[in-house]
Amino acid sequence: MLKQPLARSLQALSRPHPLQGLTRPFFCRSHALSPYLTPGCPPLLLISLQSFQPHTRSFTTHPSRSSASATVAAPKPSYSDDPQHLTDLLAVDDLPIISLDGNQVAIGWDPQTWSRFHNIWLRDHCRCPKCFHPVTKQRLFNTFDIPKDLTPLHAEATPLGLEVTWPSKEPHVSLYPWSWLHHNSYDPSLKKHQSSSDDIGRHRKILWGSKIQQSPPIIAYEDVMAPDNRGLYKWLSNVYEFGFCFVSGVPATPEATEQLALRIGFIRETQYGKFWDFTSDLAKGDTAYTTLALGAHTDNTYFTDPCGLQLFHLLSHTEGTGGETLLVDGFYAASIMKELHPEAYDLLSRVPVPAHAAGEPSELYTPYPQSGYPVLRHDSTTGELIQVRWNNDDRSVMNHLTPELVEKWYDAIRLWNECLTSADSEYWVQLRPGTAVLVDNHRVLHGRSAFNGKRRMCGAYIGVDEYRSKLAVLSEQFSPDAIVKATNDIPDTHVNGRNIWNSAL
Ligand SMILES: C[N+](C)(C)CCCC[C@H](N)C(=O)O
Ligand SMILES: O=C(O)CCC(=O)C(=O)O
Repeated sequence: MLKQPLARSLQALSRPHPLQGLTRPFFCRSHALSPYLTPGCPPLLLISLQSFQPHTRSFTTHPSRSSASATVAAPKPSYSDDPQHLTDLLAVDDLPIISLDGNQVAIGWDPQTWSRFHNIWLRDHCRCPKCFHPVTKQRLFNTFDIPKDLTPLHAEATPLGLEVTWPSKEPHVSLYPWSWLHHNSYDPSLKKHQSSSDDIGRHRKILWGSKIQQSPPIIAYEDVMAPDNRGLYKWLSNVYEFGFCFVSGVPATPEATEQLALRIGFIRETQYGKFWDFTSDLAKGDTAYTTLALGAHTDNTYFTDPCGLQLFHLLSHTEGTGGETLLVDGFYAASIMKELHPEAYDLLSRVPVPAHAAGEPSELYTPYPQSGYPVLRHDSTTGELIQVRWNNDDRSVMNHLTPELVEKWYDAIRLWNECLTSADSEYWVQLRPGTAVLVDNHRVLHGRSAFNGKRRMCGAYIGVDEYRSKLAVLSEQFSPDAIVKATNDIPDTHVNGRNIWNSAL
């Protein structure tokens, strides 16, 4: 027979303990609960057990009138009144402990780790088919119907996740998978590495200098073109990690090169056309269409949103020399700047740089706002460097520097240029017909040496979002995120080829 559990009323903490109102049967011997309840824990809510099955915990909670003690009239639970029972409880079915805590639900992942989720946040993120369109993955529920004082009717820790019943004309049941809650925990954040908020590649970025020439990332054309997409995934994963990747064995034709670009997504058309096939004839009003050397730069600094990728394929170079390709890892150069010249790094991260493309009478491109964007752009949530934007040839008048910043800024870009042009940073490679190179235009700067003779280069731009979308879709297929793996067995989770709990949504 169940011994009367001793419930002690405890003074409320200034900040209620996350496990206040612990909603699970427990036999309140302080040492049994000590891992969870620190002295001064708030009065425990009276819990009337509706049904207690070892593998689920289903409760409806009513605020107790008496906080002195809470008698739990319970059907016989299967746990003995053993001080070890909480650990056993977690161990037996490894379910988190949940606690209704005013306007939040607290989840105890283990005695040291817990999260709190606001009721309004949970309700807003319900992904049942009534609240979240299973095919389009769009919110159907009207966020603004959520009362500010919303509290659950019912909370339950089940093997599938946290199940909450919300009060409404028809009580509404929401399920939140444990892995999804853990991944999206914001109080506190439980993300292991804050360095990258960008999960699409699920890879780390590998910074490199000139020594990359010993083993540059490369993949065979037939692998990239293979319909199973494994090679395409490898190609884009390499670009994510290194900022560039060669493709060998490409037929030296614009048609084959265009098909290669289209494996990633639709081509981004610009004033230079869709798929470009160019030479030094000034067919377009840009020095790329000359024989001049081009210093390390990223393209499209005159666009509000520079293209994400550039594909280059040298189709021919006859009766002349030169025209070597230069690649520089802008993230590597920036890491050196940050280490050696932090003030300059800060200026490059703050001072916007205007730019223009004005070589065609019919076009005059400048970014919006026209003051432009800093050379170095960071993720506002993680502080991580996410974009390098630099083309000193396309830079417009610096007419918004304060007088005291002018010389500092020129000192900063001088140091930046020294980093970019150092022997340690520059990777010179002579492209050949048959080997194309795909470059992350938000990270790797490219350029070329001067040349003479007849030189024909073709390629295309791909938008940054098309690149990231394709890599995200391939990552779903070849390296699904932990949440997708953990939630695959939940009914109605996979709809229209996508898991509704995908961490990108
Ligand atoms: C690539 N393609 C030859 C088409 C155009 C090159 C444009 C280069 C321009 N100065 C920029 O930096 O964006
Ligand atoms: O001609 C080349 O090798 C590269 C030209 C260039 O830098 C560009 O098109 O942005």
